[in-house]
This record gives sequence, C-alpha cells and structure tokens, in this order.
Amino acid sequence: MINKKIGFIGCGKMAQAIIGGLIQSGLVAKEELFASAKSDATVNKVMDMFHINATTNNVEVAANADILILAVKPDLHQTVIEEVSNSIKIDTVIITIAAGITLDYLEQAFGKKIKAIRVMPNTPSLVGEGMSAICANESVKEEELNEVKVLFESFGKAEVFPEKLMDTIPAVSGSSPAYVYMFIEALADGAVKQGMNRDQAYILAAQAVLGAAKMVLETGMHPGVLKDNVCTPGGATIEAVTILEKHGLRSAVMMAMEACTVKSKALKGS
Ligand SMILES: NC(=O)C1=CN([C@@H]2O[C@H](COP(=O)(O)OP(=O)(O)OC[C@H]3O[C@@H](n4cnc5c(N)ncnc54)[C@H](O)[C@@H]3O)[C@@H](O)[C@H]2O)C=CC1
Ligand SMILES: O=C(O)[C@@H]1CCC=N1
Repeated sequence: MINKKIGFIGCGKMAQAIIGGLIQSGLVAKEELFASAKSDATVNKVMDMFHINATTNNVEVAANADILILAVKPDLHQTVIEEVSNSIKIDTVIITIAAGITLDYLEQAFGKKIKAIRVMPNTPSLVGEGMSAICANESVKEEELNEVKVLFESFGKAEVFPEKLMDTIPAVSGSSPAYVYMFIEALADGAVKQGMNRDQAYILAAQAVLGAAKMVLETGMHPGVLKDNVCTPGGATIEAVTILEKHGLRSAVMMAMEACTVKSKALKGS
C-alpha cells in the first residue's frame, strides 16, 4: 500500500481512468484519494462511481495532497496553478498529465522550486492495461520518482523517459488508443458488411488486437516476423496486406503521429 494522499485537480475521462485503475489495484485506499472538478455534476458522478472524496474546491484538494495530479486541459494549467500555488505543502510532488506542459512551464507557473513530474498516461489505465511515460525535474528524489512509477505501474506499465521524448509519447501511447479503436471499428464494420452480427464482430476484432499486442509484448518477436507468420504463401492474408499497403496504412499512421506531436507541443498556449 502507498499511504499518501493523492489529489486530482480535474476529474474528467483521464483522471477517472487513473482513479478506477488505482482503486482496482488496491495499492491506495479510497480514503486517500481526493478529487476536484468544476461542476457539481462531475463531482457527484465521481463520488457515485468511486466513493472517494470529491469537491469543487481545488484549493482543498491541493492543500491536502502529498501527490497532486493536475488533470485539467493544458490551457487551464495557468489558471488552476495560480489558484492553488500558495496552498501546496512544501514536499508535495506535483504531476501534470497534460500533453505539452513541460517541467519548466510547471515550475514557472508555480513561481517557486517544486517537485515536478510529467506523466503521459492513457485511458486503458481504467482496466489495468495503461501505458504511462514519466519524467521528473531535479528536485524529485529517486525514491519519490520510484513511488510515482509504482503508482502508475499498479494499473499497467510505466517507464521513465528523458523529457525531450515526452512530446512524442501522446502519438505513440497517449492518443493511440483512439486510432486502435478506429481500427477495431473498421474490422467490425468489415465483418458486419459480410453478414456478421455487430456484437460478435467487436469481440472477434478486439480479441484479435489484444492477442496480437500480447504476442509482441510476450514473445519479443519482431512485428514483421509475426505478420509473416500469419501470411500463408499464396494465401488469403497476403491479399489483405497488399490492399492495406496500397492504401498507405503505415504512412497514414506515421503522418497522423507527426500531426499529433506537433499539436501536443503547441497545446499549452491554445
Ligand atoms: N483523455 C485521454 O485519453 C488523455 C488525456 N490526457 C490529458 O488529461 C487532461 C484531461 O483530459 P481529459 O480527462 O480527457 O479531459 P476532460 O474534459 O474529460 O476532463 C477535464 C476535467 O477538468 C475539469 N475542469 C475544468 N476546469 C476546471 C477547473 N478550473 N478546476 C478544476 N477542474 C476543472 C472538468 O470539469 C473536467 O472534469 C488533458 O490535459 C489531457 O492532455 C493525457 C493522456 C490521455
Ligand atoms: O487529445 C489529447 O490532447 C490528449 C492527449 C493524449 C490523449 N488525449
């Protein structure tokens, strides 16, 4: 168990995924989780869903937290930080999960030396299969960074990266679940077009994606070799692969990722 008070400012889709993942992991007691949101409707929803402390008062959450997670949109960071910066404890570890918010930006917005951490998580955290990339400033002690890593590992995988790679992470793992859902939807549409029931199609498509991802992670084999193993010479799969290559699947993904990275870098000011 981690016996620290963990506060969330902003309690939308990503914070809810983390809170759900944390509760399910059992690493943190519900009594140690605090969240604030702008509207009463969100506060009530969060209390109903997770039975944790929730309020519209950001300062209350900030003042209580040993680990404070800023889970609002990038362009709201300045306002929220101005609101809470005088209330945080001296040793509070401050985490932003926002795309594009740098460690320097955080320190400047707080206007003082702080223990600052940047994490780029993703929504599969809710089901214990999150991927979180982490970097920290020099004020964060090794044991504090390890504790945050353990926290995020409790609902998936977590890796520490140099900050220069953090703007690339949304494209690879923060945003990419959206593209994968599009792929699953497309697989299901294709099956429905050929007469399959939609509910069954989602199960087949999603399980194939889950299994393929597990093969990459657990066998350590190159994705190209795994693909080749599916393509029987002169068989059906290579016909599908030919069409996907013709329509530029890989270059479409790579170009989409570039656009994602450019936007991530620009977000804090927008
Ligand atoms: N949705 C995702 O898959 C991911 C999101 N993120 C990051 O997480 C952050 C939040 O994104 P989402 O959860 O998707 O957005 P969201 O719109 O679902 O949640 C934002 C929350 O902030 C609250 N909020 C707005 N103004 C506030 C204020 N002044 N004080 C306190 N709370 C306030 C809203 O009530 C809402 O609950 C963003 O910075 C985003 O870059 C990072 C990785 C993945
Ligand atoms: O779309 C966004 O800006 C955020 C960053 C990663 C996932 N969602």
